[in-house]
Amino acid sequence: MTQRLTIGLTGGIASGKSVVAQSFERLGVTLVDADLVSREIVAPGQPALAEIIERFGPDIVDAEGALKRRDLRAIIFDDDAARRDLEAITHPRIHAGVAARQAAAESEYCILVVPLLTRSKMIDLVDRVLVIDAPEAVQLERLMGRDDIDEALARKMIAAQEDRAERLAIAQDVLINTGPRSDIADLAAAFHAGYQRLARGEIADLPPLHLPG
Ligand SMILES: CC(C)(COP(=O)(O)OP(=O)(O)OC[C@H]1O[C@@H](n2cnc3c(N)ncnc32)[C@H](O)[C@@H]1O)[C@@H](O)C(=O)NCCC(=O)NCCS
Ligand SMILES: Nc1ncnc2c1ncn2[C@@H]1O[C@H](COP(=O)(O)OP(=O)(O)OP(=O)(O)O)[C@@H](O)[C@H]1O
Repeated sequence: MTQRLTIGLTGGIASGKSVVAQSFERLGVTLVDADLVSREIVAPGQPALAEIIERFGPDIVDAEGALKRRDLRAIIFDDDAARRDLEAITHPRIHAGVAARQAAAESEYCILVVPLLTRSKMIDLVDRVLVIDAPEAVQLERLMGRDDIDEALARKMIAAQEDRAERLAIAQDVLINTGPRSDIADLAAAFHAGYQRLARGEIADLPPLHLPG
């Protein structure tokens, strides 16, 4: 076990990770969000941004020197080699940033929210995995609605991720997020009760939880 019980919360794009994570946060759990760290490490002046400009050209930043995220999104989800190059620049730095925040967490246990838990190697940082699960058709609908992108790009983004079977294979716990949004707080509270008992040492192990059952 890591120093503090750490749950890796993962799931495909637009499965609902952020929404579920917010419910845990309201219960007092410290969250470390890999997507937020990934934005910080490419801020103007950061070495990762210089490497991205070297790889993708000067047009990848705007007049203020900020990364054009939408442009880079279109490039990397259309070109696997470009995506791998970007990940080689960003993943080690995201890993380090997430680990530093994890070390500073003060709640009974903490949650790392990471879209690509295996590929980014952040699986090394967690004791237990909670997958937010939704079928691809639901991901597609939510992604297109949230990000205002066309179906072709949405499908490429889903295809560029670890697939659903791979995610479920590393999960102890699964929250099936196909029901109404109003169910999420109660579902998160049920996982939280188990994680608290584990963090407090009241139980040595927690059987896998799949909810709603
Ligand atoms: C390509 C970038 C600039 C697009 O930025 P944008 O603001 O449009 O999206 P955002 O960062 O909020 O990511 C949205 C979602 O896309 C998915 N995603 C992001 N990067 C990747 C990737 N390399 N492979 C597959 N899916 C990804 C995740 O589900 C993520 O939650 C950005 O996602 C990025 O820098 N990606 C590389 C870093 C990375 O792999 N991040 C994932 C965290 S481990
Ligand atoms: N149970 C639900 N019912 C309806 N809409 C939902 C539900 N859960 C999440 N959503 C919506 O689906 C979209 C995706 O959710 P969210 O942003 O939490 O996904 P995510 O897994 O964090 O995505 P990403 O991988 O891009 O970070 C959002 O618009 C969110 O409001």
